[in-house]
Parts: sequence; structure tokens; C-alpha cells
Amino acid sequence: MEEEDFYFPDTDLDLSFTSTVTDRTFASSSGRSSLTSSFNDRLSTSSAVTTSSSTSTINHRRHDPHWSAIKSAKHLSSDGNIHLRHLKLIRHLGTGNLGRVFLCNLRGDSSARFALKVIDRNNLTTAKKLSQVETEAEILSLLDHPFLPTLYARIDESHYTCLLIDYAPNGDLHSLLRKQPGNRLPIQPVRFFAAEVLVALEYLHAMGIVYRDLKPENVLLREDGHVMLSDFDLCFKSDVVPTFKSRRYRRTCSSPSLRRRKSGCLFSGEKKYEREEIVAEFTAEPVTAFSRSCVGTHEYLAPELISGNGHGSGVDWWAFGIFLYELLYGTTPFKGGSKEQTLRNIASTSNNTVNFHVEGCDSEEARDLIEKLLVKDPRKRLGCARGAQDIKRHAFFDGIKWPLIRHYKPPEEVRGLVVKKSPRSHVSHVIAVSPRRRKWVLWRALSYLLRGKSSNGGSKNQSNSNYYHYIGKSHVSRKHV
Ligand SMILES: Nc1ncnc2c1ncn2[C@@H]1O[C@H](COP(=O)(O)OP(=O)(O)OP(=O)(O)O)[C@@H](O)[C@H]1O
Repeated sequence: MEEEDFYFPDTDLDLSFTSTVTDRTFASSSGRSSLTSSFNDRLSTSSAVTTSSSTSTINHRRHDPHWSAIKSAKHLSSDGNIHLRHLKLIRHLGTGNLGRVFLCNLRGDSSARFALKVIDRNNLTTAKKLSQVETEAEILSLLDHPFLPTLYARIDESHYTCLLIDYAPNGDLHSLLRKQPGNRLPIQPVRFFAAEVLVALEYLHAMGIVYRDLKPENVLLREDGHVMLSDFDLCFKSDVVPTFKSRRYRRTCSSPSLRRRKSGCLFSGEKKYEREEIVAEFTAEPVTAFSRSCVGTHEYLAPELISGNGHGSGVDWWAFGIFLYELLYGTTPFKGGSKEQTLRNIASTSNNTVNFHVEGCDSEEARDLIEKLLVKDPRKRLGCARGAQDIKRHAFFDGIKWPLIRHYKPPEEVRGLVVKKSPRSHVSHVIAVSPRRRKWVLWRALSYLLRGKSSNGGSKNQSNSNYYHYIGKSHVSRKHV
């Protein structure tokens, strides 16, 4: 497609957003819309972004080309703010419930590309839609995470509200799924995408934000193949009381040397041992979150959302279960012939009745995790008590070094995923390793680090890059209601 330039007139903006050059690759292809009826949740915090380009530059990514471009443009602006006249629209990326999204860059600086979400407030006919715009702007202004978009500027000019955010050139996961045989992905790419989404949800929950619209359409893919959750207009926010607790948990181990170890090791049979570990855990779940609004996308709605008796952050863990199922099986588990039937199927589900009689993944761990997430009673659902920690510990994610998650290399075997190599990707793949192998890898890494320390005077940077390098080499291993 030929790229066209759109120039913002300095005074009148009315004609600036009427272009219909659409990049179909990025338009949502599912037709699954999110429910927005009875949206009435109010955010509890005051808006952090009220004027144009007021987003703070204390962001840890201030040295990246996007922030540098923003800073230069601000210097050139007489009032120190970004205005629409500073932006050059390149093409239309897609249209959503609230507005249109354009690819753009700053005039005179094509090194950094952005997505500009343009909302014409004159077109928002209801108070509910206006409130959704404010919700999205407010949530975006709070985010600072590699798997979530950064808000570089909010621009309020004339009757437009524009949000300048990260551009994700690899489209969305739903479109990617449609390019795969059977509309499903192999287990390793699923582990990769699911792990990143899990970490993004964990961060949102720690900020007191309940997402409520998880679906492959809202998981965008960055240039380097890593995920970026989008669409925050259905979120709601509550308080979080972070806790730091020691917890005992049992792990199955097979090493015979454990037999000789102290009381923490429970003998259970000839070769298998259960070891009790005491782990200090940080949990920050919005446990007091409560809403009665029925919002989301039919196939992803949790039973408590449909019943309308009130819901909290557990709806995101239910949706995470549906998300995993869809990536692995190419469909959703409660899908009916109509939206009403889908809702009836979800409402009538009882615990442990997920239908796995469809062609797709045969991983027992995956099925077990999905079953534990798709539990009707939110009090018994995995993730609802201690948040993402419990899900991260599930065998499905065995072997993932969570602190290194953003350094994992995106899956290369996925058809249609064009990944630009990033210097950050040191760790080769998200491959499951046995506890024994993991211990060996850690032990080798430790001795490698110690050796490095004595020979290079203990340079921190040197040790870290060696560690990543070492781990890498040793193969650690649809619209609204
Ligand atoms: N940061 C981005 N980078 C690349 N494409 C984007 C970006 N944000 C949105 N898009 C594309 O623009 C389209 C419209 O996005 P938008 O967020 O406005 O609405 P939506 O995702 O369809 O959801 P809703 O209607 O619920 O708001 C999306 O389908 C997506 O493909």
C-alpha cells in the first residue's frame, strides 16, 4: 500500500481524521465485540493526564527513541507541549468502539513510530462512552510495563481527544491465530504468549486494575514479537493491599540425594519425593474490587459477570483460562450457536466440565491449568486467592524464569509472525526443564558467575550479561456486549 501523508491544519481539525486508508492487516477480524452495557464503574483515583502531553518523562524508558523524539518535539513547541500539528499521520490502522487509530510519527523525525487513537467527542452520544474515554486515558497514564502500551501524550484539541501510544506493527493475536493450521498454536508459542499476558495481568492487578476484556484481539504484537495488551476502556480500578507472606508449598522431586536431606523432604514412594519449600511471596491482588456491570466479550465472560451478582479480579483469571483454550484448540469452550446460547452455556457450567473433546493440544498440564482456571466458583478458581503467583507455579509454566521473561526469544515457528531482532532477547526459548536439570543449570550459572566475579572484579553488568548468555545457551530451555 502506498503511504499517504496527512497534515493537521494548525487551526481547524475537522477534516483531518476523515481518511479511510485502512490497513486491513491490523483491523480486528473476529467480529467478537465486547459488552459495554451498564458501564457505570467510576475510577477511584484522580486523572493523572489532564492536559496535552502531560505524561511524565520519569518513565524508565526515557532514553528510548520514542521519548527522545517526544522530548525534542516538546523543546520546539512554544508551550512545551505536543500538539496535533507536530504529528504526521501515515495510515489508518483500525476503527474501534470509541474512535480511530492511526500510525503516525513526529514531523521531522521518522525514527520513532506511534499509534494515535483519535476520539471525536462530538460522536460520543452517551455519557457512558465519554466515561470510557476517560477510563482508557487514565489507565494508560498509569502504565509503565514492557507488555503494556506507554502513553506518550494526551492531546485535547477542538473536539478531539487523542492518545499517543506505542505502535504494535505485528497485528493482534487473533489475526495471527487465523493464519495457523486449525486456528491454533503449538504448545511452546502458547506458553510464550500466555506467560507474557499473565505477567501483564499481574502488573495490572497490582495496580488495582481489573482488565475485563482479555481476548486474542486485544493482545497486540510489538515489532520484537513480544505482546502488548490494548483496550482499557472496560477496566475498573480498586484499592490493593499488597502482602508479603511466607508460604509452604509442596514440590515433587525425583533426585535420590533428597532422601538424605533434612525434615523438609517428605518421602512418598520409591522414586518420587515431595519436598516442602517455604517461599516468601509478594501478592498484590485487587481483592476488594467489586462491580456489577456486565462488560466484556460473550465467549470470555465469567459466570459471575453473567449472573450480575458482582465480580472482582477473578474475571480476568477466568478469561485467562478461555484465552489459553482458544490458543491451544482454535475455539472457545462454551461457544454456542448464538450469543445467548454462549451465555447460557457459561452460566450452566459446573466445575470441571470443560469440553476437551476437540482436536488440539494433548498436554495434560495445559488441560489441568485450564480446568483450574475455568472453575465456576471464583473463590475456588486458581489465581483468585493469591493472584498470578499461583498460576505461575503451575506445571504448565514449569521452567520459565519469570524475572527474565522479557528476554525470551519470541517463537520463530509461528506462521505470519515477523520478528525484528532485539538486542534484549538473550534467552533462547521458553522450554520446560525438569527440576533436576534446572538445579544443574542454576548451579552451573552460579559457579560461572562466581568465576566471572573473581576474574573481572565483580562487575555487576558483566555478571548479568553472562548470566543471561549462559541461561540462553543452556536452553532454559470480537466487539462488546
Ligand atoms: N497501538 C496500536 N498499534 C497498532 N494497531 C493498533 C493499536 N491500537 C489499536 N490498533 C488497531 O486499531 C484497531 C482499533 O483499536 P481500538 O483500540 O480503537 O478498538 P478495538 O480494539 O476494536 O476495541 P474497542 O472497540 O473495544 O475499543 C484495533 O483493531 C487494532 O488492530
